[in-house]
Amino acid sequence: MASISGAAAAAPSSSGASCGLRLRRDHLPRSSHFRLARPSSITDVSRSCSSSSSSPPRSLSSKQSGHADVLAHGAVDKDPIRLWNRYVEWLYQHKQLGLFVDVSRIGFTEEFLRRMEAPMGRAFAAMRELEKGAIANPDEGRMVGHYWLRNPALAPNSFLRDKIETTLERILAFASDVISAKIRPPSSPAGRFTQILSIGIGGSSLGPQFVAEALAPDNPPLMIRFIDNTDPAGIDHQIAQLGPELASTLVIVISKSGGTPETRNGLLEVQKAFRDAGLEFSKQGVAITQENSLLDNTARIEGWLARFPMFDWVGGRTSEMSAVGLLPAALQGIDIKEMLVGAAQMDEETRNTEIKENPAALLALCWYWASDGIGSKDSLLLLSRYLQQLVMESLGKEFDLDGNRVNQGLTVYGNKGSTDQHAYIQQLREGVHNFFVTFIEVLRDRPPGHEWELEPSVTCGDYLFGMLHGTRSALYANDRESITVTVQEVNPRAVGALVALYERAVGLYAYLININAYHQPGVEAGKKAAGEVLALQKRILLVLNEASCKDPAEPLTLDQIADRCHCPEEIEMIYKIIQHMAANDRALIAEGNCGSPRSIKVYLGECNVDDDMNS
Ligand SMILES: O=P(O)(O)OC[C@H]1O[C@H](O)[C@H](O)[C@@H](O)[C@@H]1O
Repeated sequence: MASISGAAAAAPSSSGASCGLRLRRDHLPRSSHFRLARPSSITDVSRSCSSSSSSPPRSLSSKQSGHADVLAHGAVDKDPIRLWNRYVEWLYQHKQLGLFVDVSRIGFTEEFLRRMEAPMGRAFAAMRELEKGAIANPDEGRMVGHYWLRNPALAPNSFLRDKIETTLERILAFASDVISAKIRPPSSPAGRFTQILSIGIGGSSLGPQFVAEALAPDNPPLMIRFIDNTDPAGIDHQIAQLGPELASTLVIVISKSGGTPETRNGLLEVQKAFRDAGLEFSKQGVAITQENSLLDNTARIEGWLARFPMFDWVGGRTSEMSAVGLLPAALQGIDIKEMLVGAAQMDEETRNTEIKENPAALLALCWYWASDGIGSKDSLLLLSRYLQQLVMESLGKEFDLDGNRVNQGLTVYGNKGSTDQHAYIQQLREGVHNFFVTFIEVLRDRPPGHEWELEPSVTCGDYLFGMLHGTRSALYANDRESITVTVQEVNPRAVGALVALYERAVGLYAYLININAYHQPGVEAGKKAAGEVLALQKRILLVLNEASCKDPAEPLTLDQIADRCHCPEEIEMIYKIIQHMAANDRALIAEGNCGSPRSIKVYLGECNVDDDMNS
């Protein structure tokens, strides 16, 4: 069992895992916590599933099943028989996918469902328009087309349909040629590509990381590693671990915009490593980016091995079924067609306007109920971080579609297996009640024939199951609500379905709370602020260099630096920049120390007369 704190569901790895999601009940955006486990045996679950699948057709208003009467919002009915009736009444099953959703431990009422029928109807209608090609991302004037990636016939015109289909064909062909060594690096001792180094951040990395952890075989044709940040130590570590295998490494640079600083930095650092190793980067580089982006043009001009397109109507956080997710997965020997099939089957199901037959609608309604529609509540190890971006970057918005300030959001965190049991279940069960949980449950413990009993008739998978359901019961006994999403096993089709389930749930929930789920203005603000820090640093270096070139060199106080940079109001940021530069021997503290900011005097130690310093 894994629990994911801080993000949605853990990536149920092939070895099984567990994770659970929690949403918080305070005024801040809620945290959500994922837990995931496997039951003791398939027999137990299949028995209960077969009985529920024969249940009579359900209706939203059915009372005859005597489902649990929910007490005041927050307290829940604990009568076991009424809970069992509620479980059976509301259990969702997708037979072909072997996927279940249990919402019985969320205390929504008949009155709530009646109240939500109209808003849900409007959400379904808006989602239909979205899939037909409406400008569903009004802030950026864009269509939202990730569903077309797994069913190109849905795309609004033949040009897009053809683009999607030919890109998939190119991905499959390229991956096959790399794995068969028809495409190979120029100077690899192995005579073929054995490694993938993926450089990207956010949606250009989280999906590939989640899928690699969940689905990659133990010995994949190419082993993947990631540079998903601009931290020097992390970049150095990946390059050092590759060592001589750099010559056998396919570098995939992923950036929809083609200009994200962290990704650009990773590329420049890796290209330096290639130069230092006497290797030609272009023979081993692949770009996945929007056509004619800076990255695309760089790859084209430098003659990289291959370029694959990203589309402006696919957001980073919904790009797992585009080349972003499919190319790295295919190169690891993962059946990407099965991923697409799973997603397409889930998409078909989540178009159903009958709430009880639509798992995404069930999730969206539960989120709305649990968070009062205002985000008022908060594995598969890496599924948590993948869903953290999908949920929080989609729903964490300051304004709604009518321009009202709403500060919406669902804070997501999670982990894998029973990790959270030993981390923060204590607070979740007895502390501040500001969340609900989603458990992602994997039924199959190990491949057939690989079971091993720790003790007579008990496996570690049984412990995993016990941890999840024990936690689910213990939390519920203390009025903590939960959802359980169950898959038979972690395979490409199930992973594709999970991705599609949450993409749709986020989309439907966004309509219920009237926000645009497909833009990310807040991230742009952060990127702009980062640019301003770097610009200030350049001004500081100019000022210090000028003072260092005097004879004798003139160490400067922070006030003098701020004054000469003409920004006295930035004195604190100037101090932080000096502190970082001094820690990296790029500025010298002539007097005083950083613990007493007013005491320090700074200089560069040498005069750099290079004109660049004055650029
Ligand atoms: O793919 P890129 O254009 O490099 O963007 C990478 C990431 O950048 C920002 O953080 C966006 O908010 C994310 O949605 C995106 O996935």
